[in-house]
Amino acid sequence: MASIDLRDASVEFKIYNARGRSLRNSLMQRVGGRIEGASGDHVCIRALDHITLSLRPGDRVALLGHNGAGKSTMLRLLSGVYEPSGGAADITGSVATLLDLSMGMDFEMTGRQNVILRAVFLGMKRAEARKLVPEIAAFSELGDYLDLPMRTYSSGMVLRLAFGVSTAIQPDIILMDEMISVGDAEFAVKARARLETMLSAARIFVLASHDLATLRQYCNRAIWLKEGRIVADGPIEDVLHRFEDRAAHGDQGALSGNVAHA
Ligand SMILES: Nc1ncnc2c1ncn2[C@@H]1O[C@H](COP(=O)(O)OP(=O)(O)OP(=O)(O)O)[C@@H](O)[C@H]1O
Repeated sequence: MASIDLRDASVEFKIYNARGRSLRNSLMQRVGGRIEGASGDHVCIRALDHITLSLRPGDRVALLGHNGAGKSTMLRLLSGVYEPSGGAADITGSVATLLDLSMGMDFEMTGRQNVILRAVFLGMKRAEARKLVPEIAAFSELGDYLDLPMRTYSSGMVLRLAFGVSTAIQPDIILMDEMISVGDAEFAVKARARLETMLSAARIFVLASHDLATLRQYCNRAIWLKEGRIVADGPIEDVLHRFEDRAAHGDQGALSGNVAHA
């Protein structure tokens, strides 16, 4: 079973070093979340504001909205990385967040050791984790490099390995910030095929992106966020039509910044 339920969930950030008048004033005028106001020593940004939604198996959800609308914060809330500051978030099922692929890798350790470390971190027993190595080694095409410390890898080699590990274990729920593309042209084709296999086997998939064509290609439902609130939630074409229509009629909040006043 895989499901996510948010009930009246909010996420707030308190910024304590915004004491300077000019910094506070400039924060008030930027695109982004809802500035809830400023008390003596801090400014409070409500990045998500009383969100209620349910995600169920079969949902392929596009998250859209202008810069600072709350998409990344939503992904972190859906993954359980953030606890709601108000309301509730119930997440059932294994979750993979394909956000920063090489996060947690130790560059003093070999590629092989890092594969095992990551798999164990994701909940596998060490013996099971070891069994993953040959497949990931073949996919990443790193050859003997797999037994050298990762600090000796090029950035492309790091990404090949990190991507290979991140896509080796099938989760119930996948959360992604923009569609991942790794490696040179030839490897990118292979990586895309592996990613698409993983996405289609996931029960729930959420993709935040500004690329509407990509959202149309992979999603069947869309949630449009603006200043941390849901403007629309429904079938992808319905929501994207409204979004494009608002942008065409000059609603700067649809495609670009939206000034939030305290
Ligand atoms: N760690 C943080 N500390 C303080 N404020 C934050 C933090 N993370 C996000 N915010 C604020 O929360 C709001 C939502 O940010 P978020 O990164 O979720 O937006 P986004 O829709 O992903 O934007 P983008 O399209 O630019 O990536 C913004 O006002 C941002 O400044």
